[in-house]
Amino acid sequence: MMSKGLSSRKNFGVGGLLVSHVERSQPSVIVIGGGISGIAAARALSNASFKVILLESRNRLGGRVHTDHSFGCPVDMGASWLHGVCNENSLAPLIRGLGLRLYRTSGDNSVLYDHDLESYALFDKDGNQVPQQVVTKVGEAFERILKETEKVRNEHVVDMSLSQAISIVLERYRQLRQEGMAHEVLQWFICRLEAWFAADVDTISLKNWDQEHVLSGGHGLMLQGYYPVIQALSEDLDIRLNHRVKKIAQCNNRVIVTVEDGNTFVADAAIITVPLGVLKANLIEFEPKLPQWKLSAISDIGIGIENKIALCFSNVFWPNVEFLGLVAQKSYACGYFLNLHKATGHPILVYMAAGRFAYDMEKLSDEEAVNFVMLQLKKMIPDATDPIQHLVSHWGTDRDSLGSYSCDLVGKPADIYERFCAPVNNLYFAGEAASADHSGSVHGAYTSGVMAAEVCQRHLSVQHGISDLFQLVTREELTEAMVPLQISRM
Ligand SMILES: Cc1cc2nc3c(=O)[nH]c(=O)nc-3n(C[C@H](O)[C@H](O)[C@H](O)COP(=O)(O)OP(=O)(O)OC[C@H]3O[C@@H](n4cnc5c(N)ncnc54)[C@H](O)[C@@H]3O)c2cc1C
Repeated sequence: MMSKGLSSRKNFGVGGLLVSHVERSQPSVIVIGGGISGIAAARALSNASFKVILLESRNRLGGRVHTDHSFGCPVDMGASWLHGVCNENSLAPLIRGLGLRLYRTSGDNSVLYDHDLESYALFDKDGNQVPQQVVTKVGEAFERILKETEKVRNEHVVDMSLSQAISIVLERYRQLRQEGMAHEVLQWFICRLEAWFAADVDTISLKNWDQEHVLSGGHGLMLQGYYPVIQALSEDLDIRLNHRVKKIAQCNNRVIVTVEDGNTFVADAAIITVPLGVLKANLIEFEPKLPQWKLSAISDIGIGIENKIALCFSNVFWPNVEFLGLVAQKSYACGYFLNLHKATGHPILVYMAAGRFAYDMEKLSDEEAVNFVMLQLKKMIPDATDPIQHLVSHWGTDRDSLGSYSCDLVGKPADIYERFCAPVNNLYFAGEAASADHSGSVHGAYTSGVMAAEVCQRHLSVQHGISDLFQLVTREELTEAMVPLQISRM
């Protein structure tokens, strides 16, 4: 991706001081981070005629939206589902307008969130397929167990982990306990729940785990990948790739941002959209230091890990289901593959690992990880052939993400998201972790970017004495087309 909008660069200045002396009343903003939230913020402010520059550390845009094409077709190594295929989803107008197609993997109220039970073929370690009636029966028991944890929550003032609550329920209702293969299937259900949160069930907060406002319409895979959304939103913005921010200083109502090579950028305000993991690791120095209320929000929001290992084969040797799952004694040892062949026609399986397991997988080399995953696959399908190409993500150790998405840890304070996204003078915060209602999602990150831009615009307009507020015109409004979302299932 090339830097864009060269003509507006003179307004910001590189390698020293900077901003527009010519059009002093035109407010300037530096957006830090070129994921969906940063691009959404930059888009909104640019549409409102603010001077905007976006600094991105990587040599590509999109952040945790990363559509790889090395298999000759789009494969999302980060986000791949639109969670909530409905008009209420903030991304719906954009996706509709771009004509992007979706493949539904679950309807509303799936106990597995983004997958339906019947879309799975589950196997044990000896390659025996679990009968569908066992999957359904354990699925119903799992739903009941989760429902009963609500009672546990109401009985306890102090928060506890979801796994503690499940233990209490199984102690109370012995008939919900599962034995033998059914126990392994239950563990696999827990493994799927852990994937939703990218965290282990013993770290997930009982108080908060199901408090999210899940949008209606089920879950749709983005068949052309998520990147077209990033591409459309970033059109004509002034974007500087390979600009890793090291320091953010506030001085005389100005924000001075220093990047790795020593160059500085100055503007009236900055919108910070780097991942929570990057903020937790103190990879950016703030001057003055961020206040304690902000620092404690950064440290108290959890960050989980989910990784993908995508395998491209020369032929299809697996059953025509949406997911292949391996059951085991413990959720840690369970696993599952998304069958992209069913949705796209390409001979690709994507293995997904979450929580501690994903963390441990990142200690392996890519070859070791692929070998491990192939062992899993061969347990299910003994005559599986080796892949011809592979891709392995490392979201937990990648210094530009340091985690996959945020999660609710046990005992977190109630106002944590409010504090995380609250501005500090001319610094505004956005990103998936700043979304109270839809954290950990692309649409949540997008909305948080637009909202941070709105707050920033309001403050700067007052500071600059602009009485007639510029109208924020978002891309979704520009592309609003009254065509339905294109979703199918085979
Ligand atoms: C494996 C995986 C699967 C997922 N699946 C889904 C899904 O199916 N559906 C869904 O809705 N969501 C999913 N998510 C979550 C979703 O991808 C994120 O919530 C969303 O993309 C985050 O966007 P963001 O803008 O907040 O952060 P990011 O996309 O991480 O953007 C932050 C940007 O900041 C940059 N940056 C970091 N440090 C610096 C620095 N010092 N200076 C300048 N730039 C910096 C980064 O390179 C990055 O581009 C998934 C995530 C992962 C990892």
